Amino acid sequence: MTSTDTTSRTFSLIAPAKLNLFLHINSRRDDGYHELETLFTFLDFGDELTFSVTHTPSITVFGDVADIPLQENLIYKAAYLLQQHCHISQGAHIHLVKRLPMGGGVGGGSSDAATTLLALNTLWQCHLSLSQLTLLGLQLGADVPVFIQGHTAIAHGIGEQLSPISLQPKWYCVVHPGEHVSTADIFTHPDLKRDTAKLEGNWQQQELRNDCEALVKKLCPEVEKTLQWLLKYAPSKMTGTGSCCFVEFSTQQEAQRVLTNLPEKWSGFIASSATLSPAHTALAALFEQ
Ligand SMILES: C[C@](O)(CO)[C@H](O)COP(=O)(O)OP(=O)(O)OC[C@H]1O[C@@H](n2ccc(N)nc2=O)[C@H](O)[C@@H]1O
Ligand SMILES: Nc1ncnc2c1ncn2[C@@H]1O[C@H](COP(=O)(O)OP(=O)(O)OP(=O)(O)O)[C@@H](O)[C@H]1O
Repeated sequence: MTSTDTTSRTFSLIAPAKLNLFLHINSRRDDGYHELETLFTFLDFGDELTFSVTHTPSITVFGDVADIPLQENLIYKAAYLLQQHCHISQGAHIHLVKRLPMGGGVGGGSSDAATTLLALNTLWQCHLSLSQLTLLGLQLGADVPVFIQGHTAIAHGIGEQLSPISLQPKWYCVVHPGEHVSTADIFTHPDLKRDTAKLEGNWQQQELRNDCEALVKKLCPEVEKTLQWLLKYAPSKMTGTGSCCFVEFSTQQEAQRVLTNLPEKWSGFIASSATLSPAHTALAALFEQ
């Protein structure tokens, strides 16, 4: 999955998906952002990014860039932010293979941005610490810090205060109901439940849910249908602000059975969870050679 050519300073990394195993919204802040508590885990499945350093300062992003204008692509934004911050005179060619559904709640854009910061910090020899990269990443989105820190974590604040934890690895079948959900639309909706009490004591002994789920089910009937269909196999949940839904298993076979039976109108994938982000694991392996 990962390749390198350190002599010409080119390498590929997987920008992994995340799942929110629960997502509680506690309050809305004056700046419009929400205080939340969520459990992030990484999946061993994601977009593939290939980075090459150039001797001129231009930054190009090519491949599966859909119709996102270059300067709005989170990959470009991340590269440009780092280049400016560290006064780098080199540039980069970045190739994207997009596997994660956009607006699917699996954090594809945020993961691409974080992976770009991690990769170019190395290739451009910026020598920023993970804490410094995290602060830069937060300027790009509330979900970017967890991908930079790279550890399964419970998040507080707007998603940037991270307490790392370890979980047993599981297998997931993740289903995309074919609908794109705008995160901003959900967070600004008057009907969003935003008054869940903060967790106290051991979170594993408490009732956990995704506070966005009821609203998204109401707005997107296909999400409701997907959650219902998945219930035949296991308790189903939605990730982030949707639209992807998932079920959890102990074995790959169980997850594969759901994917095999998936109605044609929906798409999906199976993946195992990883306590450490696969991007971090791969980056460490590349530079231990
Ligand atoms: C819902 C989650 O996916 C859970 O992982 C994330 O918190 C969303 O993170 P993200 O997509 O990186 O979010 P951003 O790009 O920073 O913000 C998108 C929009 O979501 C809203 N937003 C996001 C995070 C948060 N804690 N409160 C919010 O109200 C803001 O209105 C913002 O306009
Ligand atoms: N490289 C990128 N990959 C995906 N989306 C991008 C990218 N760059 C910019 N975007 C924009 O960001 C929006 C959100 O994308 P993303 O796939 O991260 O959503 P999401 O999975 O719902 O994220 P989250 O769970 O963090 O809210 C897209 O609709 C798209 O317009």
